[in-house]
Amino acid sequence: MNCLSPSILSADFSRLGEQIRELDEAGAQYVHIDVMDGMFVPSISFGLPVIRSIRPCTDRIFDVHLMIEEPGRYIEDFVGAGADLITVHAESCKHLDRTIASIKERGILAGVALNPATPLQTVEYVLEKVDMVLIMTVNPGFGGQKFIPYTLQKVRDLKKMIDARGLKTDIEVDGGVNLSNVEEIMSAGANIIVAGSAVFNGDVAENTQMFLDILNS
Ligand SMILES: O=C(CO)[C@H](O)[C@H](O)COP(=O)(O)O
Ligand SMILES: [Fe+2]
Repeated sequence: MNCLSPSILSADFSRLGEQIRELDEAGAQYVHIDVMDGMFVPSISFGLPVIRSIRPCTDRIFDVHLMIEEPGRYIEDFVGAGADLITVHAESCKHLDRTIASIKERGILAGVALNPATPLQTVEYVLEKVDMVLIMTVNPGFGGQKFIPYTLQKVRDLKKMIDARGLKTDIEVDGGVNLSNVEEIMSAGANIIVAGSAVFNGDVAENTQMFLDILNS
C-alpha cells in the first residue's frame, strides 16, 4: 500500500495541532516527525515535549525520523512520547543492530535511514530486522531542498534487494518530493512518501488530497 507521510517540519508551529488534524481529515496515513539535534545535522528542530503534546490530535502513525547522534539513548523516551515507527540513521549509530533491537523490543516499527551518499550495503545484514528503509533524497537537516537525482537509482536497487529476498520491507523516501516527481519515485519502488514543503506550502488539505490521488492511482 502507498502511504503519505507529511513532514510537520514545514508546518506552521503556531497552529500545529490544527494542521495535524487537517492532515488526518484529508486522509494522510502517517505524520512524519523530524527530530534534529544540531549535531548529526546542523539544525535543531523539536523533541519529546512537542511529540507528547500533538499525540492526542490524531491516531495516524507517528513516523519519527531521528536525526540525532546515538539515538539508542532515547528510544524508550520516544516510544513513551507516542512514536509508532522510529527511524534511526545508520550513520548515527555505533551499534545499529542493538539500536534496531531496542526499538523492536518495545513493540513498535523500526526503520533505518541512509543519507544520499551512504551505500545500500550498510543495511545488507539488518534488512530482515527492520520494517522500513528510509532513503534520504536530500542531505538531511532542512526542509525545502531539491531532490538529488542519483538517489532514484538507489531506491530501485533497494527494491531489487528487498524483492530478491522475498521481503515486504517498506521503502520511504524523504526530501524534495513534490507532485511532479512523486510518480517517478513510486515507480522506482518507494511506497511511503514524505513531503514537507509540498504539503504545507499552500492549502494543506488540497495538497494532501492531490498527493493521495496520485498515490492511489
Ligand atoms: O528529514 C527531513 C529533512 O532532513 C524532512 O523530512 C524533509 O526534508 C522533508 O521536507 P521537504 O519535503 O520540504 O524536502
Ligand atoms: Fe524526515
